[in-house]
Amino acid sequence: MPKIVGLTGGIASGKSTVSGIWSDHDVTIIDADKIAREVVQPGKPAYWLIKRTFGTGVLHQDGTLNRRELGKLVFSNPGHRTVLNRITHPFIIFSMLSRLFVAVFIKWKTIVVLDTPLLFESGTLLPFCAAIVVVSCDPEQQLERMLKRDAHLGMTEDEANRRLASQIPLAEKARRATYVINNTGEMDQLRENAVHVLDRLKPSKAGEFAFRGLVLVGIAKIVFRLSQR
Ligand SMILES: CC(C)(COP(=O)(O)OP(=O)(O)OC[C@H]1O[C@@H](n2cnc3c(N)ncnc32)[C@H](O)[C@@H]1O)[C@@H](O)C(=O)NCCC(=O)NCCS
Ligand SMILES: Nc1ncnc2c1ncn2[C@@H]1O[C@H](COP(=O)(O)OP(=O)(O)OP(=O)(O)O)[C@@H](O)[C@H]1O
Repeated sequence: MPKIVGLTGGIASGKSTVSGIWSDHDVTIIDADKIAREVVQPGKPAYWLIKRTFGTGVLHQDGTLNRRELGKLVFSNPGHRTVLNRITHPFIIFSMLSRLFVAVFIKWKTIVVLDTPLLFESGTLLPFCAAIVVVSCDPEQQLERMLKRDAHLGMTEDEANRRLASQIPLAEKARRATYVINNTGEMDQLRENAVHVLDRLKPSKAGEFAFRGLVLVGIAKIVFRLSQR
């Protein structure tokens, strides 16, 4: 049957890099961070709830969300973070599940990946995942890579450390994973490790045909019953 895979890790541990590598191998990626940006566009319900809750101080002059200001607020105050999660997560999850349905039942994709940084923290999508893959590296590497990547945003070491502290430690996530992709080395090594794990995730051809056969038989039964009315 098509395989639904949860891809997670810690902040800046390399999830997006791995999903980029996998999407070159015809894998469908449903990216929670990308969807999280879509659901807070001006005019969307989550946008209005954020504006009403946190005020215009978290908006730019043109009305769009000031992610830096909101980030500073929620990563220095767990209460505010919980409130933001309660506002945004239902919309993010609804959008991810709709896309998952289309990928599995309409596009007939063999592997669908839920790229979700907070897979363990939130827990909602865990029951959908046949396998969980954690991209792992050392906390020092997370910090260093985050500071380098977000230097243009003026991210300070203090802010970066607060973001790290807001998540379940990577080592704990790795313990709960079905597969761990080690990202403590160079990019080439990460590419090799990511492809190796992808090979192990591929469902068998027999299982895939059996699943599709069962779905087709189910549809045929429904059509037959409807035609008897
Ligand atoms: C606070 C916000 C505005 C900061 O935006 P910013 O552009 O600086 O960061 P971005 O969204 O690119 O997230 C970067 C990483 O931060 C981490 N992160 C984001 N939100 C959270 C959170 N609520 N709790 C813990 N870590 C988080 C994730 O590892 C994510 O990959 C934004 O992250 C947000 O709206 N978060 C709430 C929605 C959410 O939980 N998103 C994560 C995907 S479900
Ligand atoms: N093995 C590596 N060596 C050097 N840099 C790396 C390596 N892997 C990833 N990076 C870099 O580290 C940064 C973080 O990687 P990436 O964006 O893939 O992480 P992420 O887990 O998706 O982060 P986030 O949770 O913040 O979205 C990126 O700039 C990426 O290019």
